[in-house]
Amino acid sequence: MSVNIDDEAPTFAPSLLVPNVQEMVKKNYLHVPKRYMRNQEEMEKVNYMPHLSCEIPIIDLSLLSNGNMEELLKLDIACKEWGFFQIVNHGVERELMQRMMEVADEFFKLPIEEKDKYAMPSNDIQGYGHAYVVSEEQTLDWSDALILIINPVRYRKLQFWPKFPEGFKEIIEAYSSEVKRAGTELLSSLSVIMELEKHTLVELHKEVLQALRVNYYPPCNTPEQVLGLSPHSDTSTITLLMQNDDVPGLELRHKGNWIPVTPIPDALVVNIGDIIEIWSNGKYKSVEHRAVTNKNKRRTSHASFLFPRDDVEVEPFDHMIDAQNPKMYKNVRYGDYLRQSMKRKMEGKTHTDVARIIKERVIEAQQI
Ligand SMILES: COc1ccc(-c2cc(=O)c3c(O)c(OC)c(OC)c(O)c3o2)cc1
Ligand SMILES: O=C(O)CCC(=O)C(=O)O
Ligand SMILES: [Fe+2]
Repeated sequence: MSVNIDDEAPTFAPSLLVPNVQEMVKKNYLHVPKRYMRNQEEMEKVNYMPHLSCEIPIIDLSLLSNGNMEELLKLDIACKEWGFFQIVNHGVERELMQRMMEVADEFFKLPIEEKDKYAMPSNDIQGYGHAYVVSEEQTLDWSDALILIINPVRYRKLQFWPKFPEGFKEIIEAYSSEVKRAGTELLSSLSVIMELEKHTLVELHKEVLQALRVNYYPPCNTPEQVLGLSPHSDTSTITLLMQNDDVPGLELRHKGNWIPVTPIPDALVVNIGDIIEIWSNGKYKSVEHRAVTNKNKRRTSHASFLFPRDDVEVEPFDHMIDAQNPKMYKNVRYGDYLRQSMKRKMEGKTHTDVARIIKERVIEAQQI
C-alpha cells in the first residue's frame, strides 16, 4: 500500500477476484469448494485450548485515561504477554455500537447486485469483496468484507460507501469518530507505559490514519476444515475490533495455542499491531490471530485500524534498546513496510507467511 501525503488516496497492490462466499452459501450451504478446505495441520486443531479464553485481560479505559497506575500496569502486562485485551468503559455508546452492527447486517442482507455496486476493484483495497488474494493456489477465507478508509477525509473514496441502508454513511462516521477517540486515548496510555510524553505516539503518526474493515462470515458446513480469516498479524499501530456478542470466532496465538476471545457485551477487543511492536523493540507483541467459522450462525466483526502516514520512519525507540535488548528491527518507512508486505503476497505467499516473513526479514536485515 502507498499513502501519498499530497492529498491522494492510498493505492494498493492487485488482488485476484474470487467468489462471494455469502452467495455461494445461499446457493448451496452443504457444498464447500476445495479452495476453502484446509488440512489438520493448517487448522492446528491439536493446540486448540478453548478453556484459556478467560485469561485475556480486560482493561477499563476510563481508569486508564485518568492515569490509574494499576490499570496502566495491567496494560503493560497485557501488551507484553498477550498483545490482546478487551476494553470496557471506553465511552463508545452501546446504541451506536448496536446501530453500526445493525446497518452493517442490513447491508450484507442486500441482494448481491446492490452490494456489487461497491465491488472492490482488483487494484484497490476499498470496497466490497476480498483483498490479499494473490495466487490461484491460495486457500481462500470463508468471509466477505467491506473495507473503507475513513480518515483523513481527503483519502475517502465515497464511491465505495454504501448508499443503502439509509444512514449507513452517517453511522460509520459517528462510530469511527468514537473509535478513533478511544484509540487515541489508548495511544496516550501506551505512550505513558513506553516512558514517553503522553502525546508522543499520536504525534509520531504525523496524522492518525483510520481504516474500517467489516468482516462477514457466513455459516459454514465444515467449520473444522475452513477458516473465516487466515492467521495474520495487523500492520496497524493498534486495531480496535467490535464483534457479535453471541457468536465467537476470533482466536489468537498464545504460547503456541489458539485461544478463542470470548465476546464480552459492549467491550471492544484491542490488539497491538506491528508498528507498536517495532517502536517497542519487541517488548509489546503484535500477535497472530485468525477467525474460525460457525456451522449454524453468521458472524460479523468490525476492525478499525489506526496507522501512521506513509512517510513516517518507524524504528525502535533508543530507550527500548540496551545490552539485554539489542535492536531487533531495522528502520522502515511505513509505506514501504506495507508495500513490501503486498509484494510478498504477490509472490504467492499466504497472509501468514507474509506477516512472518516480513518480521523475520526485518530482523534478519538488522543482523546482517
Ligand atoms: C487474512 O486476512 C486478513 C489479513 C490482514 C488483514 C489486515 C490487517 C491489517 O492490519 C490491515 C490494516 O492495518 C489496514 O490499514 C493499514 C488495512 O487497510 C485497510 C487492512 O486491509 C488491513 O488488513 C485483514 C485480513
Ligand atoms: O473477525 C475477527 O474477529 C478478526 C478480524 C481481523 O483480524 C481483521 O479484520 O484484521
Ligand atoms: Fe486482524
